[in-house]
Amino acid sequence: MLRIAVPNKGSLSGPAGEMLHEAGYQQRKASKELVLVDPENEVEFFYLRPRDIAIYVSSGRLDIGITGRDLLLDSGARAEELLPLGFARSTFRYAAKPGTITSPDDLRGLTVATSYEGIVARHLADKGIDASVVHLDGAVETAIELGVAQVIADVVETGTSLRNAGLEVVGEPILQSEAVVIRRSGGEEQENPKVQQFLRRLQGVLVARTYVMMDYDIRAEHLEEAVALTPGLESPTISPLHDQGWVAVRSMVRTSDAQRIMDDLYDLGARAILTTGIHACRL
Ligand SMILES: Nc1ncnc2c1ncn2[C@@H]1O[C@H](COP(=O)(O)OP(=O)(O)OP(=O)(O)O)[C@@H](O)[C@H]1O
Ligand SMILES: O=P(O)(O)OC[C@H]1O[C@H](OP(=O)(O)OP(=O)(O)O)[C@H](O)[C@@H]1O
Ligand SMILES: [Mg+2]
Repeated sequence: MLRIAVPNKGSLSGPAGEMLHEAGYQQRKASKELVLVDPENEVEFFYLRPRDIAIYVSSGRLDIGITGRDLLLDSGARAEELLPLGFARSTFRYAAKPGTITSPDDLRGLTVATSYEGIVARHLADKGIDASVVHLDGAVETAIELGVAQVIADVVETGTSLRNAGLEVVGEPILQSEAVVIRRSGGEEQENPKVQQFLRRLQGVLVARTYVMMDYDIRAEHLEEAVALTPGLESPTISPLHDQGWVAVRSMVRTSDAQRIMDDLYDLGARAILTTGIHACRL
């Protein structure tokens, strides 16, 4: 039975559960359930605090886990990324009151409040900056107003929390984060066929979320130009139509490009242009 760590709370928990459900795995019905066995898929899910997941996985007690890249790096645990999952995307940045500091170099001698002490301490050490770090559990943006620190380092997505606290970002992002599947560093998990199957299922969900299937009819003489617009992942399927001057084309296209491609195909003379969603996929 494959043993997988899943976030039990916070920003990662909902989207991780949805992705696993889309990949055909059973998910817990109540947020108090700590373990769920899915016998049909031979998987056991352990619902753990996102911050703890890299530690469990690095210990080898669990085969793989879903967590945030920032949490993985902050933990310092001997675990590494297997697959980025495209949700809970965020940056990790310094912020301060406008006009107080302009670059991380100005942090010398100041105090930085953060929930991600590991990342901040390493970043300061790498840059040779001598600053104090104070650990707070959350709502870090308030630390400056209350005089606990002059600078914060925190997760920034839309920037709304910073704006509401009257803060602005300082310097470039320290890192870009998103949800990731992790395994123990140097472990053999990637060779495990069950792990490979799990990753293929999640990759299938990512593809189904990113692509639509496009079908259209086009006059044979315009086929090459049409195929250039819809090259597909490998090569589009071309089927003959009863009217010999026309062919039918079927190809996967990125959802974000679909409307533009439909316009271009129409201009080229394509007709009966349809897109349909993909529910699941194995590439
Ligand atoms: N607003 C956000 N947008 C995108 N990702 C976020 C956001 N806030 C936190 N994350 C990501 O979620 C993970 C942190 O999850 P965690 O459960 O520890 O914190 P949280 O989502 O802020 O929940 P909590 O309410 O317990 O603080 C990190 O990977 C972080 O990058
Ligand atoms: O840039 P934004 O879109 O505003 O998102 C970033 C905010 O979201 C998270 O906070 P959360 O609401 O989880 O509260 P917390 O600080 O207590 O973790 C994170 O810690 C930031 O504060
Ligand atoms: Mg939070």
